[in-house]
Amino acid sequence: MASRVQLSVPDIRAAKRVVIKIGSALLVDREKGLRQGWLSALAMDVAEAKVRGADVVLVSSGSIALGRSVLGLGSGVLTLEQSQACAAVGQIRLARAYEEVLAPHGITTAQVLVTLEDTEDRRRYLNSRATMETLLGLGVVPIVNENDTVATDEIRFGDNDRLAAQIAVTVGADQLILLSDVDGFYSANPKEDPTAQRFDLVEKITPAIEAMAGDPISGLSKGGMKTKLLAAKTAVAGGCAMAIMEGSVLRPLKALAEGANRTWFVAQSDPQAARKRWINAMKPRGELRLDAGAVKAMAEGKSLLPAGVVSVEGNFGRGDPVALVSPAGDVIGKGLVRYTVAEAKAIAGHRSGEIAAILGYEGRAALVHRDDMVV
Ligand SMILES: Nc1ncnc2c1ncn2[C@@H]1O[C@H](COP(=O)(O)OP(=O)(O)O)[C@@H](O)[C@H]1O
Ligand SMILES: N[C@@H](CCC(=O)OP(=O)(O)O)C(=O)O
Repeated sequence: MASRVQLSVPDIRAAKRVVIKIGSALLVDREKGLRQGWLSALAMDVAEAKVRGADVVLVSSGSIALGRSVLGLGSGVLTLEQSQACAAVGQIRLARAYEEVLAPHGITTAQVLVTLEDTEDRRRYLNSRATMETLLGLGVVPIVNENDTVATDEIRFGDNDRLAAQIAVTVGADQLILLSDVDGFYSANPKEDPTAQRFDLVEKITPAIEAMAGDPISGLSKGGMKTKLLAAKTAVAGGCAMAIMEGSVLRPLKALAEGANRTWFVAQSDPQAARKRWINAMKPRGELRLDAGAVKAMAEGKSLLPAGVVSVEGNFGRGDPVALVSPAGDVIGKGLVRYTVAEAKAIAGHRSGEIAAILGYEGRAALVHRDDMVV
């Protein structure tokens, strides 16, 4: 059995694309504000991962905590409007702090503020996915947070654990690391129950495991273990392994590589397979009839260009699922289409270079990108 466990434990040094979530309590000290020394050390970890060839995304909390400390609002409960004002004040400082610690390593940062709708609406989801992919392709480290200043209560994540898991799945990350104030997932809240035991590895999130997760104690935090488990469920189902570890040590990723305490949640598949399953489960809202050349290109794993489409049917918008149909009428695959039905009808049969002239604006070359397709 030892060899099986060996196989399932992820290694941070082997991550291809890693999302790191930094909690408010780690980054911001109530009295002194931003923990500058800790952040500079984290930048060394990020730089090391980049040198190894990994893509890195940072999901950072702390805008409200930082804004609150800058504005001197004390430790009392904030109204929604006050939290949003704190976020506006804190976020600009947060983004600047990351830029300042990463620039000396030659790393360019980007600020990405998302709302729940950006991940729930398929079109916006595909858009943010494309932007993130472009940033990562350019070697940039995106610094992501919820857009707290505009998100209203009903339409917000409210905690960055689930946001980070959603981002990890969106970008097809293979590892998600939650840096927290606790060194892993325990059989009960270790701050309340001294007999609680830490798990090294969770292979499956069962109802019994879920029942062990409690709320946070620290006043700066939002989610506690409950949202971390919800995050783990999203991540592992999306093919991404997730770790929870104590992040206050300087250079936490180095510590993780060297065997620090942590809990790993094992991924249920790989990110690409999980994405294909997600697409496959969708009900098509239209169909694209392909010519023989396009059918061959699909079989070779290429993107579907408008030139290979003979006819278009249905009622779909950008990002909707459509069936890909062979000349003989067989459904050979499914994919998320990048144009509306009207646009697809207009450009079907035409070369990609003609798209701008037909539609009056520069569109994407592919009608369905190979990453958004199951054949
Ligand atoms: N089963 C559990 N295992 C570990 N921690 C737990 C558990 N249940 C509740 N907790 C609480 O969750 C806290 C971590 O969540 P939180 O404070 O929201 O961290 P962060 O600010 O890093 O998001 C722990 O400090 C602990 O008080
Ligand atoms: N978006 C909020 C983060 C909320 C949150 O999840 O906080 P935490 O539990 O500390 O990760 C902020 O930047 O203040």
